[in-house]
Amino acid sequence: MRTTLIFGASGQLGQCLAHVAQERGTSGLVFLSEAQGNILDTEGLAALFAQHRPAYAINCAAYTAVDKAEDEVELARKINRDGVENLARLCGDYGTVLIQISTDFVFAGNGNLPLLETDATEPISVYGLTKLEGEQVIAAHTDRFFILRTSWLYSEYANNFVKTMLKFGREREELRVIWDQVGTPTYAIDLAGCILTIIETQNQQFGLYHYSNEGLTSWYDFAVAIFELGGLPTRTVAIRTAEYPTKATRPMYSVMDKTKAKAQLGVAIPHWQASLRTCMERLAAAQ
Ligand SMILES: NC(=O)C1=CN([C@@H]2O[C@H](COP(=O)(O)OP(=O)(O)OC[C@H]3O[C@@H](n4cnc5c(N)ncnc54)[C@H](OP(=O)(O)O)[C@@H]3O)[C@@H](O)[C@H]2O)C=CC1
Ligand SMILES: Cc1cn([C@H]2C[C@H](O)[C@@H](COP(=O)(O)OP(=O)(O)O[C@H]3O[C@@H](C)C(=O)[C@@H](O)[C@H]3O)O2)c(=O)[nH]c1=O
Repeated sequence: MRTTLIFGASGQLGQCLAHVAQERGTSGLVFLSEAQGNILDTEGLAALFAQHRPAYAINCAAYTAVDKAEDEVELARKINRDGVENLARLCGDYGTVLIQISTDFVFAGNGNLPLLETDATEPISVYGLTKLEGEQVIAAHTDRFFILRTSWLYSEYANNFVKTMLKFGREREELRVIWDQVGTPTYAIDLAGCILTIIETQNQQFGLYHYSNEGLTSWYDFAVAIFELGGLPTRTVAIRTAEYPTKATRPMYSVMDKTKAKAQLGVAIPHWQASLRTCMERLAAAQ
């Protein structure tokens, strides 16, 4: 059996892939932490590909600190663009299918209709720009790739908005949260399931896809839902983006249209409220 290499396996999505693979009994997955598979180490990567001759490489590795990226442009670009190119080159050489994860932050976010894969990109942050550059370097090396753009990832693993809200909610009586940025939260466990389905079904419909949960919300409404499900009495105050200054600018509207993913990847996508409930139940059970 040919293997699947998973880069960035210690991050949030990497841990969700391990969780879902264990649930499904998926075999042949090789989980690589940054120390075991640094996507900037071309010699190390070449050795891994020579050893495993993988059928798939899933790239969960990324520079994801959105605000910090504004000051660390070179490092963000190295990881989010050059690292992806290193993988794509080897995938081309070995006939490996590359599964790359990208973001809603490739869009400017000044529209008000769900974004299609064919819509124009216009990143407004260093993180968004370098992730887009990472998308763009792939096709020169291989046409056997899936790029999955996702948004607002959360889960019981690593750091994310849900866990931050639960922590702040326990510590503070009141929280001020932006209500004029609209998007769709995505349970990283659902995304991990989609990725494993692509592999298990040996899907050959390569290309660019949007994948988030269904529905839309604001960060404020998302926070309110988290506090309600978590049984926290925290008062949530809706504020405008201008009242919460951050180094990086974020899209005001980044809801993505998933019609293509549902038609071609064979996945049913849960609504964000249903998936949030599942995640909150698992977090509560783990306490
Ligand atoms: N989190 C989110 O809300 C969203 C994420 N995405 C995308 O989804 C993907 C997964 O994100 P997520 O799991 O949340 O991110 P995390 O930040 O949790 O995980 C990223 C992992 O990549 C590792 N990494 C960094 N540099 C390298 C390197 N040179 N070689 C190998 N590994 C490296 C990090 O290690 P270390 O911690 O040691 O630096 C970390 O474990 C990313 O592509 C991200 O851009 C898209 C939309 C939303
Ligand atoms: C903690 C906090 C955040 N916010 C706002 C700031 C921001 O607009 C929004 C989310 O903040 P965060 O810093 O948690 O999330 P952020 O890092 O902006 O999340 C993004 O990460 C990258 C990796 C992606 O690819 C995106 O899809 C998106 O998930 O919530 C508040 O309004 N009040 C608060 O107390």
